[in-house]
Amino acid sequence: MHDKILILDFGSQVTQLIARRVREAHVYCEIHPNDVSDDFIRAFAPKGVILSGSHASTYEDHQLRAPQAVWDLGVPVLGICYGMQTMAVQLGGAVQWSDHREFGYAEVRAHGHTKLLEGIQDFGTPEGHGMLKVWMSHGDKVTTLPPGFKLMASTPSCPIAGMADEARGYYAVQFHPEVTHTLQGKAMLERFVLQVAKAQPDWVMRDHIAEAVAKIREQVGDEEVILGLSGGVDSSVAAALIHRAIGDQLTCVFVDHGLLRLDEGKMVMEMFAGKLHARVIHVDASAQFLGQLAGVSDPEQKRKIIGREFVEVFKAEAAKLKAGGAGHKGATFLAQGTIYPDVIESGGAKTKKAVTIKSHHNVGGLPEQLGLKLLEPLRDLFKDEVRELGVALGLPPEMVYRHPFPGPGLGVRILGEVKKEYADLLRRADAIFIDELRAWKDEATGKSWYDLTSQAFTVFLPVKSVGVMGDGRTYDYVVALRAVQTSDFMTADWAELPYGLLKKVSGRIINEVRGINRVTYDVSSKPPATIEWE
Ligand SMILES: Nc1ncnc2c1ncn2[C@@H]1O[C@H](COP(=O)(O)OP(=O)(O)OP(=O)(O)O)[C@@H](O)[C@H]1O
Ligand SMILES: O=c1[nH]c(=O)c2[nH+]cn([C@@H]3O[C@H](COP(=O)(O)O)[C@@H](O)[C@H]3O)c2[nH]1
Ligand SMILES: NC(=O)CC[C@H](N)C(=O)O
Ligand SMILES: [Mg+2]
Repeated sequence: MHDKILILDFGSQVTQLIARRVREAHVYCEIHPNDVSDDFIRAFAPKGVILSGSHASTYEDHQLRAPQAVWDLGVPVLGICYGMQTMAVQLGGAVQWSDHREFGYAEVRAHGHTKLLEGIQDFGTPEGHGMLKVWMSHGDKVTTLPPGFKLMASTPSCPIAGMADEARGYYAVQFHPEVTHTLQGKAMLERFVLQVAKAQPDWVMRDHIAEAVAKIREQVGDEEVILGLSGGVDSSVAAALIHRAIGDQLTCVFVDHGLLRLDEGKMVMEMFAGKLHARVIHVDASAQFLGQLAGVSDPEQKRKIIGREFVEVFKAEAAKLKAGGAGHKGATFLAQGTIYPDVIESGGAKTKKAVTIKSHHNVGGLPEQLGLKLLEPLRDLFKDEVRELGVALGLPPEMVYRHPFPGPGLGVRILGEVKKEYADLLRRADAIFIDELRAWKDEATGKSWYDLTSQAFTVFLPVKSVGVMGDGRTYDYVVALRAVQTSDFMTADWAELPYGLLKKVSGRIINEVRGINRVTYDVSSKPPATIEWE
């Protein structure tokens, strides 16, 4: 049993990042909706509780509160933004609307001495005050401290930007320590879980393998499992882990939906034959997927169709396994490389408080009568933890450090209706972009631009523009290059690729891919854009 931190989600878009920072401190934590029952909280038995931010206001939404059990447990509590505001209101302080909203960078002065902020600062003022560089996103503010609390931090426009009742282990900040823009945020969260809540930092990947293997064996018994293998990081690591647990009871199914990248199918099959020793079946379902997608241009509808067809393929393969004999009883489990962010973003953990931006194909979209039990051993892990696990399982670095590729594939990178003709053009353009990213080395670091970016790809725009080639007129399609840098895929900056690299890529695409005569570079950050275009 690990020491656990409970994160109560009030609907902030960045709640996930709180969990990441806590995990980085090697403490196990889970996110649950703010309205879980008192019994649930008592049974969870956290060493500490963190209350997230929210789009709501305490004086408008009187239901959005931390359950009473949080205050009755006698464990430390950290309130963040709305979490601070509800802590104030619930414990006898006050919150008011303010016409001075703070959004973005702010400098906060740390007051007095508290376990949370003591000795951490980004710079000192001439008067000797410790100052912190933080990220703020609020309109409301705490105007009266609850009894027992002292002032911990302030800004000129937000006099109570932090408060603490150290006797009870209650701390709260108006800014967001979970985002990297708050420079000392990680240190603050680490202090809260290790020093204030005194949780054991025993969440270590190496130990996790043995735990996970035992759990899979217990769950599966002597039944058979099929796993959706994409060749991406998550499903590859899931396959390696499950194979270690149950060996030949696992069959991997790699689905070619006609929306894969150039030579992806061949590459994945070779990589797995050589490295994984698990059985992999290659299913060509491209006609089925492209047929179902014909005439559909709405992004959410496209995603739903792709999710549905994936399930159809998995069900058919599970049944075939049974008919195939050779000692097979037929699979009763479907394994997927679902990771924690997929679960949270699709509301699969019933933390559905935030609005849906896009439906991920592998969560939420699964039908009620799947007819197969789900096996998702990475469901509690973040991407970087999955990579760490992959390395610990002995997977090759080129597999573990691949850029992620979304399950719906080129389906969300061809805007509007998907056509085979578009997919073929996009595949070739994208392969050139990725080739050049791998080849182009950054002088300062010696790393390739593939390794310096978190995700890069090409997007097909179904519009035509005029060009001139070889003295002739062209009227052809446009593609956009997209390359981003991010650590968590929740926020992302567009990568400042060298002009020389962009020039080479655009020259090659226009010259080598007949049908495309214009290349653009996407310079939008997330937010307000997203990484994929659909
Ligand atoms: N072409 C495919 N064939 C079979 N299963 C797939 C395919 N694409 C996606 N899946 C399933 O959907 C899950 C989610 O896809 P997702 O892209 O999030 O993960 P991944 O491909 O394993 O890793 P990465 O995020 O690095 O691309 C996968 O783990 C896998 O189980
Ligand atoms: O497996 C997946 N199934 C999906 O349906 C899906 N949609 C987006 N993504 C990936 O998620 C990350 C964030 O993407 P967005 O900024 O576009 O939401 C990026 O890494 C995207 O590639 C998906 N992955
Ligand atoms: N990010 C937040 O938690 C904001 C809380 C509240 N909605 C405010 O505007 O102050
Ligand atoms: Mg993928």
